[in-house]
Amino acid sequence: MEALDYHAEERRKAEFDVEEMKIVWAGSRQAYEISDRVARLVASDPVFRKDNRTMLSRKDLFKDTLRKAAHAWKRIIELRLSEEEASKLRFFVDQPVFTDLHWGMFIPAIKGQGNEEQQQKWLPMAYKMQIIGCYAQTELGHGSNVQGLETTATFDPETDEFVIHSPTLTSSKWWPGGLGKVSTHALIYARLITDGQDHGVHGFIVQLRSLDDHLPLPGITVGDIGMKFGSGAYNSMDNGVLRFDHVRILRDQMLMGVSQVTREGKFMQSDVPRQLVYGTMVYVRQKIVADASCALSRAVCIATRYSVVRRQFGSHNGGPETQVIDYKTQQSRLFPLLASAYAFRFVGEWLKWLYTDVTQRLQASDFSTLPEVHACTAGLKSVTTSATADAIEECRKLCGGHGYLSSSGLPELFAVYVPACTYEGDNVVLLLQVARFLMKTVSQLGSGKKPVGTIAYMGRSEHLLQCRCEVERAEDWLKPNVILEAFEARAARMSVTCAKNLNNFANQEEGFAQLATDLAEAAVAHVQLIIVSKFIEKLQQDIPGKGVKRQLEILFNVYALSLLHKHLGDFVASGCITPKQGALANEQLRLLYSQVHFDNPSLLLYMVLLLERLLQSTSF
Ligand SMILES: CCCCCCCC/C=C\C/C=C/C(=O)SCCNC(=O)CCNC(=O)[C@H](O)C(C)(C)COP(=O)(O)OP(=O)(O)OC[C@H]1O[C@@H](n2cnc3c(N)ncnc32)[C@H](O)[C@@H]1OP(=O)(O)O
Ligand SMILES: Cc1cc2nc3c(=O)[nH]c(=O)nc-3n(C[C@H](O)[C@H](O)[C@H](O)COP(=O)(O)OP(=O)(O)OC[C@H]3O[C@@H](n4cnc5c(N)ncnc54)[C@H](O)[C@@H]3O)c2cc1C
Repeated sequence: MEALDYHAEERRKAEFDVEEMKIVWAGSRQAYEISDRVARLVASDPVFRKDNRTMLSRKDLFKDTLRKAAHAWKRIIELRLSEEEASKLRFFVDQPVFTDLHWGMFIPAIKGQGNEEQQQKWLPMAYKMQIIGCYAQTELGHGSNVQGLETTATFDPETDEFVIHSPTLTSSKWWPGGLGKVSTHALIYARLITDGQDHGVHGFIVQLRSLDDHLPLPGITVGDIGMKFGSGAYNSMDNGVLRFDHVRILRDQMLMGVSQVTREGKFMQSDVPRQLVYGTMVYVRQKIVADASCALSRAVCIATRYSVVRRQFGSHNGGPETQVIDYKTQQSRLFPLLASAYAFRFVGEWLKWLYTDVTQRLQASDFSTLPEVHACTAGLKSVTTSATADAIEECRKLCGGHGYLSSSGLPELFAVYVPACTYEGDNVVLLLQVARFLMKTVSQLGSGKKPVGTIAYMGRSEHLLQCRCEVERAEDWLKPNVILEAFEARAARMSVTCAKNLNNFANQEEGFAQLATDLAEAAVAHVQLIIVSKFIEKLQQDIPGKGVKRQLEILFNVYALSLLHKHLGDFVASGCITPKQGALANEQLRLLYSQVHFDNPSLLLYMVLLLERLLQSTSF
């Protein structure tokens, strides 16, 4: 049988409403229709071809990227695409490019941290791409430690200007995407100094290159930082280096939404939290979580299609060999990844809602949910990108030797995706931010302040610290309440244990340093609980379409029980479940895999196949 016949055969077996499942994945019928239309538009346009890009030299790849970016912009204008359609189009073009930073960080930073006047001045030019901006925060010496940045912005009251300067080699801006070759402007982060006093890190808009001849302006040294990991991949992006030699900018080029400097040089802090200077990172982390399910679904789609077509061993009397998807080991490696794609999809939808909610609250000067939103975006960014990066590599192995070929799509996907574990906050650094939030929550438990939202479960910690799981048979693990309580008990116990252990140190800082590994693990437990609970909430919604809900329930159980199996040590050590119950969870997991593949043939497989339009350049 030909590969296509195998796929058709698997599709034929589907027992659920495929059209409705597409809508569940997309989030709404409208989102699906937009996605489908824009995907076809990109796939049918020869300028957007991507099958040759791993073979291009850096220079040719970069030219190809510029050509695509210009063509994308032309199509967006010609077709009068909405913001949502335009962003989908860039997504399907699928090549890291300076516009990601222009639209994804430069503009959001001005919107989030600029005052009304500044927004009116800069945004129209940015929207028309008359200026192109990047986000220049990281320096050679400091990326994670934003407070450690060294670039200075010193106010000169005589001229009403800031003097931007790079005082040391390590203060050179290093990494910003779009900076190396393209950007005309940068949103830079620098230490604000007025009257000899350092007010910490703030954002400033600085013009870098002439709008006439694109040459760097006086005092600016700028360039590309060179080749990055993998062929093709992220090398389409001009990540750059930037140094300032006493560059003067007008006072109103400091973003003044959070703090202001007056004409007299007086520093004024608005009554908004200073952390709003970090707001763009929160916005992008939320976007990165939404993106994780896309990257993961691509990898899973490739590995699943391959596993259906590939046959090894098991021929009887000259008959066909066994499809590798029929091997239990293949299923136990692949299906949890498929389930994770759906889990990340749903938690991403919820995080988008949370982010919209906090934005509305901030506009009404309600800052109460900011710490939770920071913890959720940081934690989910960390957990989903780490899991996705690992999953792409696992999918490569699931495709045997063929997975190592560029034409499988997996090496390039891996090389493009893995820096997501580092940019927008190193994943470990972000987990430690979550841990900080959790320790604060535990320390306030006795104070009468009721934990709400994603930490509401901590309010039931008295129960969670002593509850015992009641599972007696494997099928008991199919009850969402049982799973939820096991995840809550594990998360609560790990956090409370860390909090207790912190008391053994002379001070909190020393304790945090010594217990960092345990704290990061407690943060992972908390974040996995969020993902599990949001999947359950999704299943409580009305989900139309024959068999769709049932399939999602199977995926939920696969997701939760595979995590339980992987982290069994944590679950058992925290005392809520016994090793025997852990073994029953594993037994149930095996049954789920079998159920997926035999009683209910290839249902999960079909769910992957319907995502295939995402794979425009891969060819199993
Ligand atoms: C269509 C859009 C799609 C766009 C996608 C584009 C993707 C393109 C690809 C790549 C682009 C990449 C860009 C970048 O990488 S930009 C650079 C990103 N850099 C980082 O992420 C740096 C990470 N470091 C930090 O965020 C911070 O330094 C820190 C949080 C680790 C520590 O900050 P510090 O000020 O030292 O804080 P403390 O730990 O002392 O905490 C103080 C206090 O503030 C709270 N807090 C920290 N961060 C935030 C925040 N973002 N929001 C709200 N609150 C925050 C923290 O919890 C503490 O609170 P407290 O305990 O109550 O005091
Ligand atoms: C592809 C790519 C694109 C990027 N784009 C941009 C951009 O557009 N604009 C921009 O400003 N920046 C950008 N960056 C920079 C990025 O944000 C930083 O690299 C990132 O924040 C990590 O900082 P770092 O490089 O200083 O890592 P480091 O902090 O040096 O990390 C090194 C190691 O130290 C560990 N570590 C650090 N601090 C701690 C701690 N407190 N506790 C425990 N462990 C710790 C980390 O876990 C890691 O293992 C980009 C980076 C990449 C790779």
